[in-house]
Amino acid sequence: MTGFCDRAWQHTVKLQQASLTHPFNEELANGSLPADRFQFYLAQDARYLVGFGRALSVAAARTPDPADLPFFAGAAREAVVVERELHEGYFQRFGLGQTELDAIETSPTCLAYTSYLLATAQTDGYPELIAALLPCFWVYHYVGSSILRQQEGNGPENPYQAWIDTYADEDFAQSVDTCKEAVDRAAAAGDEATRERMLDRFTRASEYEWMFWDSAYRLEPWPTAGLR
Ligand SMILES: Cc1ncc(CN)c(N)n1
Repeated sequence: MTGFCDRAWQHTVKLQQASLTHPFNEELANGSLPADRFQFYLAQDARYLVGFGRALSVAAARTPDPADLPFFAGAAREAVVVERELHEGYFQRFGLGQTELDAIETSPTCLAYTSYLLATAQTDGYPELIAALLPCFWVYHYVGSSILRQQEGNGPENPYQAWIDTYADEDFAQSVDTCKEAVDRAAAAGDEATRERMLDRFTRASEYEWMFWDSAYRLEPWPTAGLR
């Protein structure tokens, strides 16, 4: 029988494909992505990861199955420590200090996605919350591992190789599988209305993943910036 996760991926397959073929990821894959767009992405992502880590901590606190607690608590740590280390490497490479980072305003899309996860953590049930968190793992591994496969050994020249390798990594794949198992169990334990809400949260978060890359590619400003 098809599990919830397979159904959710099928439901969003056009979106997932669009993330992979977005110019941000195509240019990241061949190394031609302009540095200012990647720097903008990193500045946004550093802020996103704090919210993501907080939402994961809520999932750890609320899971009905204590066996899942170490996964969500560990993933929160990974987001704010390990992924942060990846960012630090790039900040040094680009000579980006705190002053330069502070000068990049949090984008509308970054604020919307982060707020969405935090609102889901506070106001939704546990099944809906982990369904919203799953694309943050799965979409990144899908993009990272697809790019690595396409590279056919041409990788190390690419300035974005560390990013690609992080998300294509086997440890990251393991996190995707653990999160999918937790989501499938929560879906199986819930009723049809719960599964519909889970599908909605999974889809919305997948949309935000696409929008996050798109907003970095456009160096997304606040349309109201000139009115301040
Ligand atoms: C926007 C976003 N989504 C997911 C990931 C992977 N944790 C990330 N670093 N940034």
